[in-house]
Amino acid sequence: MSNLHDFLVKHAKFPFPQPDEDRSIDATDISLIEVGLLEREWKPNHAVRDNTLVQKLCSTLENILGDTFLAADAENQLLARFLPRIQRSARGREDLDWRDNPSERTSQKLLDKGVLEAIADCLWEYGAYDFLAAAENVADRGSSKVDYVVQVDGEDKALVEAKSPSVMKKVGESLPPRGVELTWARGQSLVRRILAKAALYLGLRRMEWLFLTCHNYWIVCRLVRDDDHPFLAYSPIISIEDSSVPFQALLGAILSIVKTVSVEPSEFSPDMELDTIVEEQDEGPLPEDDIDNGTAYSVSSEEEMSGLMVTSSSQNSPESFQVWMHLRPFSDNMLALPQCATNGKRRLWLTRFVGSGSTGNVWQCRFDDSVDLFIAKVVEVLRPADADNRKRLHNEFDVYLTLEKAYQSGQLRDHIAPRCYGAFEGDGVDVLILDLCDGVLNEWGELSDPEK
Ligand SMILES: Nc1ncnc2c1ncn2[C@@H]1O[C@H](COP(=O)(O)OP(=O)(O)OP(=O)(O)O)[C@@H](O)[C@H]1O
Repeated sequence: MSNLHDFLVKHAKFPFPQPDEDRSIDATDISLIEVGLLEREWKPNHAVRDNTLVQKLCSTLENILGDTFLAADAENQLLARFLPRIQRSARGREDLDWRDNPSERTSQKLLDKGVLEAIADCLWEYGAYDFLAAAENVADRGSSKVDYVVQVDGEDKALVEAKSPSVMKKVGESLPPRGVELTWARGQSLVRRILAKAALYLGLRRMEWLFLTCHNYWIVCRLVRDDDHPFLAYSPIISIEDSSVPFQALLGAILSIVKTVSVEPSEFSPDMELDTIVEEQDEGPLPEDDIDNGTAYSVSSEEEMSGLMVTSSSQNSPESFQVWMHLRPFSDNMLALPQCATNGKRRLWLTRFVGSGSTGNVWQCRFDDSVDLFIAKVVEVLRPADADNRKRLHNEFDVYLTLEKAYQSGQLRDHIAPRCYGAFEGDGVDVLILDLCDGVLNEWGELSDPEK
């Protein structure tokens, strides 16, 4: 018999596969549509370094585990999850997966078979808790996927986001020593983008803890909810090499939520001194050019006449808090918006997330001062692969244009597709506006083959 906490401090260690830190660095941008969904108390304005964040989690774990004892057979089972036994099969063959870690994909594999399996066993030994690391989780109404939502007895407790060793190294090196103001814009430097995304993942799911990791290195993020000054706290980067601290921190965060034990607070004061990060050179127009998050903006009157603004923010949130994106019509857009669009300020409210297709995200929407519902198909270009989605949306629009010509010339009399009311583009975003085919598309699967 041994004390579970002492056992973990001594044994919860994993191999340190050789990380390839020189690969190209690539991180998906933040979705401004999703930023619009954040509620005030979950939308931090600052990210602040907390040098003792990891120790706070380790102390919480120690308090929670207390004098829990581990029976000898459980101890033997758990030992197989950690160094040195995890590196070899029962018959002594070396597991080559632990040799090197070149990429994000490998990081995920190592997390799956290493830390996450061990957390599952520890939670079972400690309190017969069921643990699941649900992969590729999409938040309610959102579209970005966090790599893992860790669940205990079916409830979400913390997030884990896998990164490549090269991204972790770069972010670890450039973590601001004190803190920064968080900016909700696209095209930011890697460290700003990663911190904003961590806050976005947590805020959308209304959760406190997110662990960024490539298995070798870890950064802990904590979203501190507050009506006036919500903020994100981040730890310095820590290594798993010959250290059980990352494992203790993750288990501490999970158990703090399971057992509702508060972790010593992270501090932030609105007048504290912050760091400035020099942004990397960005090509093209500044992303802010098309975004309005309450600050003054100017659009030419011609743009105002033909353009559109779009948001996923709630109409109940204060105007200054709403996140609007300015859109202009595609150059070949000859389709007219519905009559109701011209009643108000040419603003489109995305009111309900319908689903994701192979092209983009589909939202139910309505125009200012109107109750009529429409569909907006939205493509945001957040990573290189999204350029293909944008192309698909353009092709889809070409089909609607061809159909419109056929209707107008009398070649086609019946509408054979939802009516399209135009295509618009902004900085990194394209939007198609369509009729809402309520019921019909949703019941597509129930139609017989001839009906389809
Ligand atoms: N005009 C519409 N009215 C109502 N729901 C729609 C409309 N267009 C799309 N949807 C819904 O939005 C979701 C995604 O649709 P979308 O057409 O983008 O993708 P898809 O059906 O997977 O096809 P594709 O491969 O063409 O992208 C589906 O659930 C679909 O029923």
